[in-house]
Amino acid sequence: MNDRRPNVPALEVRGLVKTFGDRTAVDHLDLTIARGEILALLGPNGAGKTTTVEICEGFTAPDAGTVRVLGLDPVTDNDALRRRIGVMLQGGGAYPGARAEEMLRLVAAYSADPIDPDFLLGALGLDEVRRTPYRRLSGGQQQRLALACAVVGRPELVFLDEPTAGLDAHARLVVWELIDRLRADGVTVLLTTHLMDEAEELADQVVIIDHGRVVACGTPADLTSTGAENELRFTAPRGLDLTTLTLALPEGYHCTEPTPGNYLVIGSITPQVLATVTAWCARINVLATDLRVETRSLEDVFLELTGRALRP
Ligand SMILES: Nc1ncnc2c1ncn2[C@@H]1O[C@H](COP(=O)(O)OP(=O)(O)OP(=O)(O)O)[C@@H](O)[C@H]1O
Repeated sequence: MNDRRPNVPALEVRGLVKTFGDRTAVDHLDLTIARGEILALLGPNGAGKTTTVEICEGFTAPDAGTVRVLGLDPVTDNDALRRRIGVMLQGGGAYPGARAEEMLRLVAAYSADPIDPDFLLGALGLDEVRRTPYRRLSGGQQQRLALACAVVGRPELVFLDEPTAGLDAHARLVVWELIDRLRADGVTVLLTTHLMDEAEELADQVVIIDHGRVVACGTPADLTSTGAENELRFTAPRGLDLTTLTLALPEGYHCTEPTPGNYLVIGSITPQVLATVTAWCARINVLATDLRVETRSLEDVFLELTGRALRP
């Protein structure tokens, strides 16, 4: 069945399990990506990201569970799906001797309505190497060319496994811009990353996985604010009596002076709480400086959930 109904999710994974020997790489994983959404699968090394993506791409068969990609089975309906999904292959596929531009045009030729290869080469900063054989490109250039090949056929859904791994800061931004354009064109994207800023910047939905299981999911804002203890920091003369500030604030707020002259208020920092703190300063005739409200990052969330850092 070739299901293009907009209410059919672009990707639906239910109870996915994959083991390698006695190692469980993916452990009853559920994922849903709506059409046009960008989902980031975030997790540390070995969390099961690549295995999940390879199953969705139809390269690896699952041990249990169901996967539907654009309503189709990625293994049995592989031929029908190939034209509708984009996959970033590493290693140049079958043509390592081909020049960058030739490779991209070759892939574009399989599509009825490809994106202009010249546009993609320019957008991904590959203009200068269009005549360079694939094997002589730098790692970052090969990666950007792989991305160009993945999207040139105007796929409905693109799988990007660590699309910016090993890229320098400029090349990362170039890739982020391209992913933003895909979003604007209504393309659905599943990307894996272990970079929090990448997930926060690009994703509509973030799914944090660890040991092959979902440990949290939501929008980046949901994940960094759910149950969050935001904090307010400010600098003022040392040794202030914080009892009156604690009394002025609603119940549950915690005020401390972790180092002399540096103050910390822990709790949900609403505009009213901020006003209470500054009013308290005014009442005791103290000028608070360096006042700042800080929120948790996805890294903090991950650490709380798993006790492990995202980076190796
Ligand atoms: N072909 C395989 N044979 C044996 N074990 C495998 C195989 N592929 C993956 N694994 C194991 O499955 C687990 C999940 O690996 P996977 O590559 O999916 O994680 P990942 O989240 O993509 O990690 P990374 O960020 O390092 O790429 C790891 O413990 C890995 O060693």
